[in-house]
Amino acid sequence: MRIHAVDHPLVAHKLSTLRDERTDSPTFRRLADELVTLLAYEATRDVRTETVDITTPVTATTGVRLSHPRPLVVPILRAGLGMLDGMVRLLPTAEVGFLGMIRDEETLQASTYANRMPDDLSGRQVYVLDPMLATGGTLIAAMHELIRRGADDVTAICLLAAPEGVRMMERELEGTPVTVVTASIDERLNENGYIVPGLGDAGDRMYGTVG
Ligand SMILES: O=P(O)(O)OC[C@H]1O[C@H](OP(=O)(O)OP(=O)(O)O)[C@H](O)[C@@H]1O
Ligand SMILES: O=c1cc[nH]c(=O)[nH]1
Ligand SMILES: [Mg+2]
Repeated sequence: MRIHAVDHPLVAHKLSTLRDERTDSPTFRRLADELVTLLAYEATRDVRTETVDITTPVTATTGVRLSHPRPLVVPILRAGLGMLDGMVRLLPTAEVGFLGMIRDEETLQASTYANRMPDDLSGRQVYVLDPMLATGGTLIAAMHELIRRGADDVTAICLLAAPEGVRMMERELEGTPVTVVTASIDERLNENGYIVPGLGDAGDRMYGTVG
């Protein structure tokens, strides 16, 4: 398992506005969308391509296109859904699967309430979208499920990560083909399992509801 924190002034600028408690839901959704595009640029650095012949108005040459099997993008509902549009804009040929997961706010244990993904993921590159890596419980469970189905290259794109969750992932996913790309590794988790300084509850801020 590898972790990569993207160090870029545009990412830091957008993230600061996203964190601000005064940022309303429409602006939060727009910023999350813009941030995923910037993070995806880094996260797709190793996306598999194949060579194609093309002809420009000037000459014949070779180019590349995304190769088969197509990459799979998996947003983790709810909050990950706010990152889907930005991701498929960059990877328009990707297939999309869905995982619905919820963290019990008392025990901080993650459970899965929806699962709609191809059974066989052998040879597939998978991009998992979830804005928050807090204790890591949600992403670890998602990664185990994807690897069990045969995925051989999984990259999670998170807006924020807590050092506790990163350490837990490194321990639980040692030796697996998993990469995490994030805009920031924050200071810590608080006693309620929230990332500090963080941005609060990503799902609630995105959709304006409590849950
Ligand atoms: O690393 P963890 O400690 O597991 O926490 C992270 C998870 O918590 C949030 O989801 P939440 O359970 O609030 O669901 P929601 O997206 O529907 O709001 C967040 O979107 C992550 O999926
Ligand atoms: O800070 C946190 C932790 C988990 N989930 C969130 O939405 N925010
Ligand atoms: Mg939530």
